[in-house]
Amino acid sequence: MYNRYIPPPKPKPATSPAAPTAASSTNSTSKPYSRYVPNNAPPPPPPPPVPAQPQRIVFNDDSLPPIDHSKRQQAIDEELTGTVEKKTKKSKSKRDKKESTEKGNSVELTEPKDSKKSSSRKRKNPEPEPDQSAVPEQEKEPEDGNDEHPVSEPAAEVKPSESTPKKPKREKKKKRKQDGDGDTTMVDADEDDMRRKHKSVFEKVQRSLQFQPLVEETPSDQEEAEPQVEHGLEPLPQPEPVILDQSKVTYETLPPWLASPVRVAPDTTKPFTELGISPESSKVLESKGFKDAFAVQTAVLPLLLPSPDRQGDVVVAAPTGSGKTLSYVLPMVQDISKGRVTRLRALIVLPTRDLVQQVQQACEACAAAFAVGGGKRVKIGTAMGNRVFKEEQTVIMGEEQRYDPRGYKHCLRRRDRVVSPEDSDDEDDDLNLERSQPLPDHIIAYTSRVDILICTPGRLVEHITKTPGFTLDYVRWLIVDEADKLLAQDFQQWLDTVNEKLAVEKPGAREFPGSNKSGVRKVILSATMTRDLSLLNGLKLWRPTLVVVEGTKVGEQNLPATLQEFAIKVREPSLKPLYLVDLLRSKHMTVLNEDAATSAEGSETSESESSSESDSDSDSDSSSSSSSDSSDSDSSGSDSSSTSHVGKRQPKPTPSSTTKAQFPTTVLIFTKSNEAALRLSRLLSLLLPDLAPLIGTLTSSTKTARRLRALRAFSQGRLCILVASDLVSRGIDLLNLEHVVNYDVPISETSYVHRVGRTARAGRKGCAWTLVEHAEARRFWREFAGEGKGAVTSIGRVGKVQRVRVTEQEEFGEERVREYEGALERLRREAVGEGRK
Ligand SMILES: Nc1ncnc2c1ncn2[C@@H]1O[C@H](COP(=O)(O)OP(=O)(O)OP(=O)(O)O)[C@@H](O)[C@H]1O
Repeated sequence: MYNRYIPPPKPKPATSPAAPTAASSTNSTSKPYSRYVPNNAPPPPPPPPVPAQPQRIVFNDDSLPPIDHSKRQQAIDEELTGTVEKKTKKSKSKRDKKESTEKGNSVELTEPKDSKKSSSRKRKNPEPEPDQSAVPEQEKEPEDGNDEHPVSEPAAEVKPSESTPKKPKREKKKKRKQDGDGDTTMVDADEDDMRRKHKSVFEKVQRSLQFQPLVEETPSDQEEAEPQVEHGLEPLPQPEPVILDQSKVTYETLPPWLASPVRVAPDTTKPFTELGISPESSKVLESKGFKDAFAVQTAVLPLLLPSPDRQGDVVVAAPTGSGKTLSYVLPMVQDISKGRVTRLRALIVLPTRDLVQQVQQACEACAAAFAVGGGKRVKIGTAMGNRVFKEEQTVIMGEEQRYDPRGYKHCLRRRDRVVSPEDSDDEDDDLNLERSQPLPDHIIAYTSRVDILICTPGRLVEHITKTPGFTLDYVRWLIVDEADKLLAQDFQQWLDTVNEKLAVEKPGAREFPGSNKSGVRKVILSATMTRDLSLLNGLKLWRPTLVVVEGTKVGEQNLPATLQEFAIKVREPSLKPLYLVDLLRSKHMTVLNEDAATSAEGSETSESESSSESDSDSDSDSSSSSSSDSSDSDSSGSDSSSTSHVGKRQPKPTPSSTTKAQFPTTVLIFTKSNEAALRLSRLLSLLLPDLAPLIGTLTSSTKTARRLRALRAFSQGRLCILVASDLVSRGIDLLNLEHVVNYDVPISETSYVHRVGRTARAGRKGCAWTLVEHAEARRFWREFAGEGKGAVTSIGRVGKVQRVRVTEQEEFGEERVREYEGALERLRREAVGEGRK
């Protein structure tokens, strides 16, 4: 509707250097809307003078230009004498505005930016504008602004108002007053009136602003007058900074029980009789190979054997194979053997089924030892998911008909409320009547069939939640073996569940005649015990005592003193199996413990002691899964005893003379995975055909029966070489195992400690060999061996890791490489099903 007005070209002002810049910034071609400024119009009016403000903050900015006082004075003079000029400019501004409105919205009404520029131009070029005197007097209309307002409004925002003759005068006077020109003659009666009228306002303004009249000051004056100019820059008060505790765990920062452990020298031994075990029981123990107590047992037994007071809990950190199992089994079984009624008195929680079976044998041995002399034969059960759940329930819990007419009626009433069998809640003890029906006027009473339950954590939780009558009300002992593993992984929140049940106090339920006062004793053990307090706190220990074998520092995982470690450099990783072959063929594979062959008892006796529960699946499983229930379909009989030698000083495997001639010692080879173990085992059989009948495999994917057969054959000396995944790296006790080979470097220090700890057990000699590729060398030497620049290891050892060479030459001959490639090819064909007959 409206055509844009394009002003004629503006003449370039000769006097102002700033003008071209301003003009360019308001160029109509670059800016669609701009204020119309007629050709002959005077430049925009200067902004009204800014009233004096109390200067509270002085920015110490040297880059600011100094104040031009002479110009300022000139401006003040103009104010005093040239009111006309000012009014003319304001009128002009008003006219502009009006004209803009008439032209429509195409003209910008306010341009504060331009106004500022104009004002700055005005300051720089203070000559009077040529046409200001031509503005008629009646147009010198004062603004109806807030005169008392200390800040002047931009010219474009000033509203036009009716002309009033008195206001300009008042405003003038006021401004003069504010400018502080010191001319008192200008203050007349009107001003007094006005001041009186607005006295309170003035006072308020003065009070709040600490009004100081602006006076001409030299910069030095100003500095003197306002010395505390930095008031406004003071920082706001802040809360105290939170200092995070970044200190490392040391003896000083640990709680006293962790910082001051009970220490025992590794070579300490004592007869069991001196530790409070009866002579009869000691005799039985001796007959089973436990003549004297080992170091850790000498320290732990006194802490756990009965005393009139309720003793605190015990945490044990001792190397692999040091006899930790017996240190808790002995006092626990002795304590429970004093009871008469079978109730669930102890829980032993372990991470794998293999360990459950192994500890079961230690318990059986001790149960036999304490059954002599009139003690109760302690009953031991296992729960590890190796059977169907219902079967496991019947092994653990028994039921009996008890005459109880009232209870019977109550039970019937509750059962009637159940509409359909589907509504029956397995977890409700009273309603779970599927197993047996009560006789009339009788109820089914559930009783524990075991005093000690050895279990994996997942299966334990299942029994707590699903087995009718299963209760921890009478439990006096909680044992957590391989604790670091069990605490690090939250198997079905087992610890919370168990803690909750153990917290239930049934009056008298945990009392025992002549024994510790009521309460639950907790014993926590590992060769790689965590010092992580957040994990340990979850155990809710009561007055704990830490027992360590001397030499152990905080955070250290000590290796047995009788262990020797070696590293073999693998120059050619693609030929790594050949290095292993050379090691097995080398002179290093010798018998380390000559005395073993003369040991008295054979493994047959031990087998006869194993319970019927042990003939089962031994898949490692800390959690419980229903799938495991059916996984033992091919289980072929009891042989768990063959995997373990707890309770026996087992003889060295007695291989036939041909076997001994072929391979004199025993080796356990660790690989990184089940797959790798199976492949390597087969490859070794191909590369060492004469040793093939002596090689076995142990992986979690191996069928249970095969695995058990392999362990039995190993313990009997029919197998000498076992290739395994990390499955058996924890706790498993293969007595007479002399060499451990890390074919693959373990993933952690803890893993290394547990792997190599399968040998050098119970004070026997053992060797650990690690094949180290170039790419792994740095990590191995720094983290595991603790050598080299920046070495950091938590592994404590007596000696050092030694470098050895097993290959005769730098490189394998062509013939051997060809042989190896042939074996690989055969392996490949077997893998795709072409091969093996
Ligand atoms: N007092 C003893 N006399 C003779 N042999 C013992 C004695 N105590 C334990 N042993 C034997 O020492 C071996 C290692 O014991 P145990 O399995 O308890 O070690 P551990 O400390 O639990 O090892 P790991 O940390 O690897 O589980 C077992 O064969 C066990 O029978």
